[in-house]
Amino acid sequence: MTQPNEESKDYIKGELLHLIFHNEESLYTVAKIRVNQSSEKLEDKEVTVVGMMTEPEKDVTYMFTGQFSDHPRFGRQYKFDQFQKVIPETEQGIILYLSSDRFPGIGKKTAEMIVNELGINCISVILENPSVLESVPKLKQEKASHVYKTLLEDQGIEQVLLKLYKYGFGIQLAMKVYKAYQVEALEIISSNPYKMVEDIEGIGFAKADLIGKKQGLTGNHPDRLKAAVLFVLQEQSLSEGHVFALNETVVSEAKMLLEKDSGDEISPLDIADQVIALGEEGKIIVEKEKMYLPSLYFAEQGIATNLNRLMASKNELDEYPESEFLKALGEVEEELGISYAPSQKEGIQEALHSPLMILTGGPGTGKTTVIKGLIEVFAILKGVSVSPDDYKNKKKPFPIVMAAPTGRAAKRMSESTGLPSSTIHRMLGYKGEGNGYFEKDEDEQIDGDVLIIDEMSMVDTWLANQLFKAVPDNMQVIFVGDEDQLPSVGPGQVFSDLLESGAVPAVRLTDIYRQSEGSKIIEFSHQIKDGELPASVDQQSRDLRFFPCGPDKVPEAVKQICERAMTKGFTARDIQVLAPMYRGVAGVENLNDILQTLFNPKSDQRREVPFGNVVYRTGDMVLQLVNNPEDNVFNGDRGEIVSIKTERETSEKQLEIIISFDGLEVTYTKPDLTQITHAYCCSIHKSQGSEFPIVIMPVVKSYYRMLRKKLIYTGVTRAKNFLLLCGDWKALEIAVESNREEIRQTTLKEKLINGLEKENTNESAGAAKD
Ligand SMILES: Nc1ncnc2c1ncn2[C@@H]1O[C@H](COP(=O)(O)OP(=O)(O)OP(=O)(O)O)[C@@H](O)[C@H]1O
Repeated sequence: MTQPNEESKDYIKGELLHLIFHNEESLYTVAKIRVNQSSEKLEDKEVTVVGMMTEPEKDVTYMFTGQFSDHPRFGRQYKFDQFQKVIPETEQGIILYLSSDRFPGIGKKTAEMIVNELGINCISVILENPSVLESVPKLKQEKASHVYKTLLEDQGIEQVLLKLYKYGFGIQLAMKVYKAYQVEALEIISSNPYKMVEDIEGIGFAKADLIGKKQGLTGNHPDRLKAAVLFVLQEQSLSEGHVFALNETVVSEAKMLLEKDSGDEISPLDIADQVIALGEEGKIIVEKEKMYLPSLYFAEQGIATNLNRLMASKNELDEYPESEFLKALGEVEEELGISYAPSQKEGIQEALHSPLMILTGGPGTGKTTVIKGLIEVFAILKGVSVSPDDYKNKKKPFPIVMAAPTGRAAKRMSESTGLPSSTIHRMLGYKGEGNGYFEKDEDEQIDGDVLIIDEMSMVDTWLANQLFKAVPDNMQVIFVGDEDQLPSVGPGQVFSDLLESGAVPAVRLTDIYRQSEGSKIIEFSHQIKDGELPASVDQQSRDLRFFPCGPDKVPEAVKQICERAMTKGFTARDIQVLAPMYRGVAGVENLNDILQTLFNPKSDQRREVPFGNVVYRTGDMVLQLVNNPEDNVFNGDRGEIVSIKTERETSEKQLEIIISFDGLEVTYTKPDLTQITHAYCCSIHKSQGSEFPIVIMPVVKSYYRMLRKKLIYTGVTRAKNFLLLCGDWKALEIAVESNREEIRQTTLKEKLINGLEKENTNESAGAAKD
């Protein structure tokens, strides 16, 4: 890629007249410019330019390289792939630039005075020696230093961007680099471009190596080797979900990466030397044959330490005689009108006796029923109220704290128990986006007597560590989950490690209770889990159907199933289509397109906002993609666009999109739309923790990489009333029979078992002494 210059084939140069749209996150920009120079003769000098741009400013002259194209809706536009601010050369241009919004407080008169005093080369003169500004009459010191700083900044961004363009970086990544290093950017990039692999999300080894190569950092240069090692380890954790990687794997993958396209032969011993160096610098942790990112290593250790601390607090728990427990349970059974099965009884009793407890079981096995019973029995035995109203205006906190990893799972918990519940992030006082922080930790722990965490299988190693830290000694914790579901999206498999370690008492519920007449969904879920798929689906079943079709016919089949549901009065709110992949005809993106047209077609009555490749419309179902604790909206929450207000209709004079999340209305501006996507169809991973009245799930062989039992089981168990499958039965068989389950490398189980052994040794030593 070349930097824009007038010899480039296609360029236009002109002053920015009007900014039509600019998203600070994605940098997507639409602007009107008045062209004063261009590679081809233009009839109309006012041109709409579209592309990615940092901080576009009115009245500033830019040069764009790209091409004209005809947009079906917006007409002729210039699509640029590079832009460059043109530092003005004419007197008029310099005055316009210095009096633009970029230099607040500098009006046209002052700008004229600067040029009069310092001449036409004033910009380079100021950059060379800012004290020359002192000679400009009436220019206060504060404003003068602001002028210098802004000029420096513009130069900084310009230089970094130009250099990165040369290296083939897109504007978005180039801007990230600038944001991370500011004025030091060029120095860091030229001395050690590989540092970007560590510091900047989205810059992988290959990108950094491209720059490194131009800098002459080839072959087995230590910085290059270190970057490759770190990159492989990051990939192993963030993409594959491992907590550690074997040294051997990292070294051999790093070797492949380093040798790829370079013709170099890199010795594994040289890589191993850099592994040691990285360990000494604290950037990785190496323990025998395993290598960890420090944050994951310490998170596992934190979980194990806090788990031991909590298990050791059992002496402080109240003990209840069996007879008292049975009496209380009897009262609860009478009140709820059920009789608890032995394993369910054991669940309640264990939860009362142990500081930590795991309750696991598939759908309909009575997990919620056990939780309800536990809360009631707890209230009787402790002689406390579990009615939130009784705690209003009182200092004492509500004794039962309930939380789940997603907003929808938390809401379900609240609905089934009638008690308050929140997301784990909210309970822990999470603040900010991305690299935010938690208010609750070892110094400020959670208040309450009993903590119940639902959907524990979705909690990753980092969040589990934060959670365990924040639990006080005297609090009893019950982890509820389904061990057969997918592991967390983030690294680790905390729930199954806890279960398999035996460090926490666990009660497994296996008998199915929820099975009304003719219902097949739950039975089918258990058949999938047990690897015993029936030969076909009983087409007489009220709530489970299979519609055979080829992969290309999936969109049509899904559409027809939805149309049929619509004729029966169901709406998009009741239906969730689940697909395991994003791309392709049967992928999430294409299905969302088709379903939006079906459920919420274009209409004069519905306002629209175009955004990237999609259009958001009033009435659209949308899915939140990131945690937004300020507005109490979390990753995975489903909402509906209830209104779109134009710039003229809002006090802030910017477009507003109002989304209702089960009645909670949140306002989004246009840049915030990067936080959402259409929700008609979503991935199975994104659906974890939610249930829907109707689930439609295509399963075809083209999803091959994704044909895994846990994934299919997780999808199927999202259906509450109807499960409608389409595709190829054979693909379903492949998934259910496959033992290609993801194996995550973690050491939590080992750390927990070691902790247990240590405790047992201490106990027996103590007993021997006694
Ligand atoms: N011992 C029991 N006797 C009679 N009915 C029971 C018993 N245990 C549970 N049930 C009933 O079975 C149904 C499913 O129970 P519950 O909702 O507690 O299961 P769950 O494991 O939480 O299911 P899911 O994960 O699907 O929400 C409920 O209608 C519940 O009343």
